[in-house]
Amino acid sequence: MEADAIVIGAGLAGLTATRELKQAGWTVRLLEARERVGGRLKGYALGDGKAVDLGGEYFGDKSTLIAETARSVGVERFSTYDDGERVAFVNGKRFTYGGLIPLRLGPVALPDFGRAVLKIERLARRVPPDRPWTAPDAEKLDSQTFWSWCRRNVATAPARAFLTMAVEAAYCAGPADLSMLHVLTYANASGGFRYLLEVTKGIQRYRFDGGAHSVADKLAARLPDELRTGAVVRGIEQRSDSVVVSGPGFTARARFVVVAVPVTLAGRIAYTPALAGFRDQLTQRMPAGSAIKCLAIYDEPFWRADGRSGQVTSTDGPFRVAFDTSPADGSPGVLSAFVTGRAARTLTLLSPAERRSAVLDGLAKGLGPRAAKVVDFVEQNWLDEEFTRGCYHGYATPGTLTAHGPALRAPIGRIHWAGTETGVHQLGSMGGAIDSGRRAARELLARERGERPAGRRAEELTGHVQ
Ligand SMILES: Cc1cc2nc3c(=O)[nH]c(=O)nc-3n(C[C@H](O)[C@H](O)[C@H](O)COP(=O)(O)OP(=O)(O)OC[C@H]3O[C@@H](n4cnc5c(N)ncnc54)[C@H](O)[C@@H]3O)c2cc1C
Repeated sequence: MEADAIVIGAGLAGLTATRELKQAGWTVRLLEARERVGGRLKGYALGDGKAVDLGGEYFGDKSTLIAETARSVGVERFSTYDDGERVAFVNGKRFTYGGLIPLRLGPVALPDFGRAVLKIERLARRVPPDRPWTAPDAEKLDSQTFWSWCRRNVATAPARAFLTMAVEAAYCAGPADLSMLHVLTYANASGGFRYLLEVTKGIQRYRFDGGAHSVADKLAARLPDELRTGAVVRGIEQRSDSVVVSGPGFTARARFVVVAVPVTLAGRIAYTPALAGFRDQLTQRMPAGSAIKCLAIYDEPFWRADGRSGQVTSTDGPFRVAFDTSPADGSPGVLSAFVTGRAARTLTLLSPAERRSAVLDGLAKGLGPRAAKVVDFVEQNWLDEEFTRGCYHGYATPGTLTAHGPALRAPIGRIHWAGTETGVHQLGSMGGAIDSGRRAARELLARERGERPAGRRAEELTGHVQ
């Protein structure tokens, strides 16, 4: 046998699983399709040793796993810049404000928004992130989209627009795409719905000095014998005593395999024997969100001197939200515009020049004409990435969690599943990836001790024994 385990995908999930198994004395091969590690974490070098993130970036006080992992490899954090006024465009009207929502939204819309957030918060608390299908009213919640829920529960147009904008920015999907049960699961796993939307008081409180991708780079640097990049896995064959993993130019054999790639991409690998339909159907129902992250780079963060935080939100503009993502010392000035959900689907059809002009125009409307005068503009279209195919995470469409949720983590024969979508703590985020990698490693180590894997196996759930 070549190795005890093969791990597919060197994002945070696969890197974590590999690290844990190696520490337990296992021999591991970590196969990564790209020529870099980090997956949905990717950096952009600004010069002078500084870098910013084109992928995952923020974390909060409740994000204990990513904080702990970063500490273990010596990556420091700093506070997100969040001083000064914010700008919002709601159904074409411009507001400046502090806090979560513009107070001038109106005397009826404001309490309407507040009530809706409270309602979602209460519902989310009742959804266990590890088994959302067991939540009270799970089927009812899973048969609604976020949009249909809003139509029943949010009375005013501005409150509805602001709420769906916030969800589109946080989940990268249109409100009509998302199962309400998924919205609640993700919110509860993240630390709460309001927490998910907040900056300083929420999940966007901190960033990593040198970028979040440097956590992945440093984890990988400790796995030189395990990691192989440029290894695109196309097939997984289960045999009675082993599993054979193959791709162009390589074949590897081990006792077990951990598939640590996004759910949709896991469904594109060819399995022999074919995967139980129950699991394959899950991979057809958890599409990746849609996001293009754009960096507008300036000599300095000029908006700070104007008393602005740099945050611009828009219910109908080219991006849903933009933040000040300058390095810790504020030089150079960087704004990150998140083109997400329906906006991403529209803007992906434009040429890069048209996209740049649309995004800069949106920033200039929010922060003044200086915002259009960039020294550099960089975009990362995650929809186009062959080994990601969208982000921030794979979301559940209506009916998926109640019908196929148990297949998310259930091992199939010698195949175990990781990846942020299978995490529990902060699923969908960096923390979820780490949580899933640790859990997958624990499952393998438990099998070694002769224990049954935690949770039920897919073949038991389906009666389909492989
Ligand atoms: C724009 C953006 C913003 C985000 N913002 C945040 C944020 O602020 N905070 C936060 O916590 N999270 C954020 N996220 C989400 C976070 O980045 C992800 O949840 C996390 O990085 C996922 O890690 P993973 O290991 O599960 O998957 P991935 O990072 O996707 O890793 C999977 C790996 O598998 C590889 N792979 C795929 N197919 C194959 C194959 N066939 N063979 C071999 N290898 C393969 C890929 O190349 C990749 O390296 C964001 C993501 C994006 C893209």
